[in-house]
Amino acid sequence: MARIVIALGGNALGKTPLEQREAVKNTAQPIVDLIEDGHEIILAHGNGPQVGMINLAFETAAQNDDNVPEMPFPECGAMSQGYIGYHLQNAIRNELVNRGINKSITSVVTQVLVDKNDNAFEHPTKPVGSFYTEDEARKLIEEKGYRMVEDSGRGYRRVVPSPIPVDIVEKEIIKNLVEDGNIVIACGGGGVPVVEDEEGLKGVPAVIDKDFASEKMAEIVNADLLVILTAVEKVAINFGKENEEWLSEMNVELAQQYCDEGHFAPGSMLPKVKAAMKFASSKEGRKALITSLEKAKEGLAGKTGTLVTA
Ligand SMILES: Nc1ncnc2c1ncn2[C@@H]1O[C@H](COP(=O)(O)OP(=O)(O)O)[C@@H](O)[C@H]1O
Ligand SMILES: NC(=O)OP(=O)(O)O
Repeated sequence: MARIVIALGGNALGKTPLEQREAVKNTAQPIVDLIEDGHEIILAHGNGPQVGMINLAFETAAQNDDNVPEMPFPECGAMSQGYIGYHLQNAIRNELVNRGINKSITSVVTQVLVDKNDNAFEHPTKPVGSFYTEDEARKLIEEKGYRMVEDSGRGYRRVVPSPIPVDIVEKEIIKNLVEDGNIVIACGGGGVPVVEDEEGLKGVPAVIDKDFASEKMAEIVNADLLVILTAVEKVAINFGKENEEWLSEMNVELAQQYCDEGHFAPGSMLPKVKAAMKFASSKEGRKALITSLEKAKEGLAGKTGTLVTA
């Protein structure tokens, strides 16, 4: 039995609320398999597509209807945590009940402290929202002043600042819920980024990388394993090239060499590898696994995925 923090990638969530409600039914299966095998699960999830969609929806509606307010980014992040958490806890609870497993699950709307001087605020890197063609991207830059980048050969996306998580504000509650045997969903979308000023904590317009926030949470709950679930079964070097090579294992030193050689795309695979390296280095015996949702069980059995060790 292991204590496992799982960081769920966007592909587990579909593209629209309706798609998401269906997608999480499939997502629940491998997660409940792990719970059935006796593992303690703490779940985090991405929100890039969803937070971008919510923000754009309000922005577009506000331009056309005076009754609709602009929705600030931290509020959009909190909304995305709420509705993704609701779908996940609903689907996982239904699956637990189906299998006769008596466990409770809840989502914690999580605030994550960031440094107000983090230079990420000057250099937006986090892709959010939908994918666009180059022409559509150019139009969005002109009309809305968005910053757009090409995202891993999949199209153009808006990018926003992505500061490093410093601390998790609700960490004691998360730890207590885990210690009491509950399944916890927390740090959704990397958490709502907050900074501290004279008045207290205040939300800032940014999106924290959920892989980094999950890593922080894995250290805080003293997890044995950080599992990062995404669209690919393994991490590759020379990704997408003729000499592509899928990796089964790498230690931190080799991973650093591959990072330096530029094998992992910033904003997609790079944060996953960096988070895995940080967790594997944080305490003796800790490891991280990067694989796909469908292969989670096989990955934990050591049969697939990319294992990152100290
Ligand atoms: N070196 C690499 N090895 C494997 N996948 C890579 C690599 N570099 C970039 N990728 C891309 O990164 C994607 C995962 O990042 P992303 O889609 O942002 O994650 P998430 O699942 O968290 O939404 C993969 O599906 C793949 O397209
Ligand atoms: N917040 C975040 O990391 O979202 P994605 O995983 O969807 O990029």
